[in-house]
Amino acid sequence: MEVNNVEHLPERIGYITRVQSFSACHRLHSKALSDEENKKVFGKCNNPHGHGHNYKVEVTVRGKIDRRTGMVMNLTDLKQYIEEAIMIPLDHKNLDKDVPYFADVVSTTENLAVFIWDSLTKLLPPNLLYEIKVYETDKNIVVYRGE
Ligand SMILES: Nc1nc2c(c(=O)[nH]1)N=C([C@H](O)[C@H](O)COP(=O)(O)OP(=O)(O)OP(=O)(O)O)CN2
Ligand SMILES: [Zn+2]
Repeated sequence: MEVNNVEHLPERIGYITRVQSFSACHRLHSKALSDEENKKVFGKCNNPHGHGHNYKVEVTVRGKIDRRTGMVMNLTDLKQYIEEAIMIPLDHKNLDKDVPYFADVVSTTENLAVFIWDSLTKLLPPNLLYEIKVYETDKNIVVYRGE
């Protein structure tokens, strides 16, 4: 069968996003602060027994739209990377106790976004990951771009 030449088509850059939700509990507590300071800084979120969230994460990759496949990357592959980097380590977990990364790192949404960024960059082809957006609640949203 004849294969079309598509090299004459202009090069385009695209952004694709996949959304994933997961549930986890945590407590905001810094080992770099005294108990009194922790209470003052984190308030109700420092409650020793923790609290839970239904997190939503938007993973965006940026890259050339392949002229032959029409894709920046296959979303089915991205889904698999998200399963490995987000769902397996974080879903239905106590972030502070079940995820070694948060043993000494405060489980804020900022640090959660950094953790997800670092985990995904280990799996994705180089220079594709563009942005991680984490919704801790409908009102509390963090964006991280690897800076
Ligand atoms: N910079 C950050 N500040 C706070 C974070 C964070 O991750 N980064 N996290 C929290 C708490 O985890 C807390 O769970 C937030 O909950 P809450 O204030 O109840 O959430 P809402 O603002 O959406 O709730 P409403 O009471 O309905 O406004 C705190 N700070
Ligand atoms: Zn919280």
